[in-house]
Amino acid sequence: MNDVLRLEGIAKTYNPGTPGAVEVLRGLDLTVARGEVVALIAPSGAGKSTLLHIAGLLDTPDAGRVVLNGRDMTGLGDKPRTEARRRELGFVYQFHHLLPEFSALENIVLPQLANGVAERAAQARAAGLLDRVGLSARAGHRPAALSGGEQQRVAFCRALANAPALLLADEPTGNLDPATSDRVFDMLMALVRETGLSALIATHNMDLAGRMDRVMRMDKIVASP
Ligand SMILES: Nc1ncnc2c1ncn2[C@@H]1O[C@H](COP(=O)(O)OP(=O)(O)OP(=O)(O)O)[C@@H](O)[C@H]1O
Repeated sequence: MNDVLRLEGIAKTYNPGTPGAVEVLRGLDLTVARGEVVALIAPSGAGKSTLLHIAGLLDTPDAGRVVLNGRDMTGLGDKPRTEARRRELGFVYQFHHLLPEFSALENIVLPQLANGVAERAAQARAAGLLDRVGLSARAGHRPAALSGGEQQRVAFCRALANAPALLLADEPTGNLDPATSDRVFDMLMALVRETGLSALIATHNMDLAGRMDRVMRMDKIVASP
């Protein structure tokens, strides 16, 4: 079992059977091998977010299988899916989504406490991750007191807090200016490589995509006549 994620024959239509039906995914196959970083490149509206939601167990496909770490997640109930999401997946979005009333450190501690990690251990891991991205001096700052690049670095640490098997990222540096995006992306890649994490990273930036192991291109479905 060398694939962390396997999507097989995924189909998704929004509002099926209505005049507003939108067929987004049809027969989509995708794998991410252990330790592999895959770039997902798609034109706007091709269904990249839909795909990441399905891979992230936040949405279910109409057809096909989602296999995470060798376990078929298709058809499982909310509870095991939520559990798998918390333990096996890390998420990073274009916007940091950090909790504004908590410090950088606390934002990385809280998801660990939710997974039953003891507070001291959670704090030590959070501090180690912040150190790794050069933010030890900012550990006590709230998100509003951090720059955009710093916020995103904290968001990476949070995504890695519970040592997931797979990182799912949607334009993780899309909100940053090109120079900052470049630097912050390098940090993310270094973290991913160091931890042997697998990742599926959607981006419009071909330069960033070129630094990943493989590029997966998605095209817009052309509706059948
Ligand atoms: N809940 C929904 N109901 C109906 N249509 C939807 C829904 N969510 C997305 N869509 C449609 O599905 C298509 C794919 O959406 P999705 O957000 O997955 O695209 P995307 O590739 O992530 O786009 P972008 O790069 O612009 O964010 C779009 O045409 C969108 O309008």
